[in-house]
Amino acid sequence: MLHSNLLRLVARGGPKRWMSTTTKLTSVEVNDKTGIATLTLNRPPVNSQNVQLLVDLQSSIGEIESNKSRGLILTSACSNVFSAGLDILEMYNTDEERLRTIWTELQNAWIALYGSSLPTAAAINGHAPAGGCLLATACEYRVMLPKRLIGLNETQLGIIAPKWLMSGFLNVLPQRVAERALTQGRLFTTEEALAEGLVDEIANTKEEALEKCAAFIGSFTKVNPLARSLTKLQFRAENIKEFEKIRKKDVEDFVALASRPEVQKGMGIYLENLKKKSKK
Ligand SMILES: CCCCC/C=C\C/C=C\C=C\CC(=O)SCCNC(=O)CCNC(=O)[C@H](O)C(C)(C)COP(=O)(O)OP(=O)(O)OC[C@H]1O[C@@H](n2cnc3c(N)ncnc32)[C@H](O)[C@@H]1OP(=O)(O)O
Repeated sequence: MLHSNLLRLVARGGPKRWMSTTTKLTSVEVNDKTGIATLTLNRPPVNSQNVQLLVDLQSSIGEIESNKSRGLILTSACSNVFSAGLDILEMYNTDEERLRTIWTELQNAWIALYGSSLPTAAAINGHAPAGGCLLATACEYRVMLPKRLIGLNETQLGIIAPKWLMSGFLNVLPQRVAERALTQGRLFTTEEALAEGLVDEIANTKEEALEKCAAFIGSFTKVNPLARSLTKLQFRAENIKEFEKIRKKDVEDFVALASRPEVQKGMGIYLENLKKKSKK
């Protein structure tokens, strides 16, 4: 009781310490009382994942791990979007080297989060399509605001999500639900995601979502951290091993796919439609 009251107080603006951080598109704030770090994605308007955001994310995860925080909560500074996934603008009309860097940094960011030994939770305070869902499902626990969308919509874009990118999704959904959702490129509403197990709880505000994530991380207070992390990593080891085997080839496959003229043309049309929609 005392512990959960403390978490609530702290989530509402109790004593906090800003850590020194050299990154710009992510920030890290460690709560002095709980020792839990909140890692915020801060690339308005939609936290689309460009190379800089992905590199900053890795650096923030490293910072949190080396500062021996008790857990990590991933969230967004944007009001209605957790993350819109990869920055399509950055993949459009570019060269192969840039595409190689984008995909390598996406892989690096995913493995840093998925393979983290810390307890991790996502406070999903907005839409989380594609790469946004990837980051959320790399965490161990998800709390989402109502009436937002989450899922891997790659097939809707005419592209195939590689196995590693599906790993987190497959960890939390029954195979049958995951297969159908992935083949349809389905985006779940928050309420549907809760019903299927893609998210664990719904919260009405970002503060409440942070509080619920902190309570999840707090549930490990009496568990030996080494035993906890080794147990977590045993569950994830097979996916990590498979990923390590194919990661180089996966980059080259992505570069080949994303540089195809018809895929580039598709990206151009997709971007135009996104812009038209945002102007309405
Ligand atoms: C065929 C296209 C893709 C081919 C890629 C090829 C190979 C890649 C292989 C695999 C990659 C997989 C991982 C990915 O993450 S791909 C990215 C997929 N993401 C999406 O489909 C999400 C698109 N965005 C949205 O649906 C909405 O923006 C969202 C629901 C997230 C938020 O809606 P909201 O109404 O709040 O905001 P908007 O007005 O739509 O957007 C504001 C602003 O931001 C621009 N924008 C949105 N998403 C992206 C993005 N992913 N990349 C770049 N820019 C984005 C949008 O165009 C608006 O810009 P502006 O008009 O204000 O200039």
